[in-house]
Amino acid sequence: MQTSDVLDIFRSAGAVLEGHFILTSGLRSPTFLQKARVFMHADKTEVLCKALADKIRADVAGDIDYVVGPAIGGLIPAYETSRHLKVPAIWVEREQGTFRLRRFEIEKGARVVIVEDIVTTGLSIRETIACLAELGAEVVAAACIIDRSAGKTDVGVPLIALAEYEVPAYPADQLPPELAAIPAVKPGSRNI
Ligand SMILES: O=P(O)(O)OC[C@H]1O[C@H](OP(=O)(O)OP(=O)(O)O)[C@H](O)[C@@H]1O
Ligand SMILES: O=C(O)c1cc(=O)[nH]c(=O)[nH]1
Ligand SMILES: [Mg+2]
Repeated sequence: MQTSDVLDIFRSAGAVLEGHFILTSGLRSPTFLQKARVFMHADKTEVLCKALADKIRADVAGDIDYVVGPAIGGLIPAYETSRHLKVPAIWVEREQGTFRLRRFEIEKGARVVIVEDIVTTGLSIRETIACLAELGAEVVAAACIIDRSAGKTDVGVPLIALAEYEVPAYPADQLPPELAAIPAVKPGSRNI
């Protein structure tokens, strides 16, 4: 599956939004990929996650014990990707702002692939790795549907992206005038 196929699916779901968005990293962007508008369609989600599972299988040597999704955005793609990989899917969720594995136990040495929806700075994946490392799990790779950094972010483990799509993002104090003129909205769930 090519980047253009992935973007076609996002566009067909009305998931490529234009405006002024506050990202989870605090960066600002004129474009937001509202993945929830894709994941509301099981057929579109299945196509994307089957392709991502194929890529993970091709890239990861050895067994995978769990897929881990960072809530909320990672829940649905992690679950659907795990279905194709035939391994259990569990998730981390924020407790007072920090990702925790609140509902599950994981064995020390368990081999994990993190499955995310979108990567911008890789912050959320690094936070997920920190949580899993503290529990003694081994994160063998991370994967995502779309990498907005187009391969530039380093999460500390191999990052397997179904699509790479570079989108501008700016520090809040360095906004271009056309972006500064639009009221900002924050669609994600961090800090709520
Ligand atoms: O690479 P990063 O800079 O961390 O950005 C990507 C993250 O941002 C979004 O999550 P967000 O915290 O906005 O909440 P959500 O999962 O509820 O959408 C998205 O789901 C990724 O987890
Ligand atoms: O960086 C983010 O927070 C982010 C960007 C994006 O396009 N979509 C998303 O859900 N989160
Ligand atoms: Mg998220």
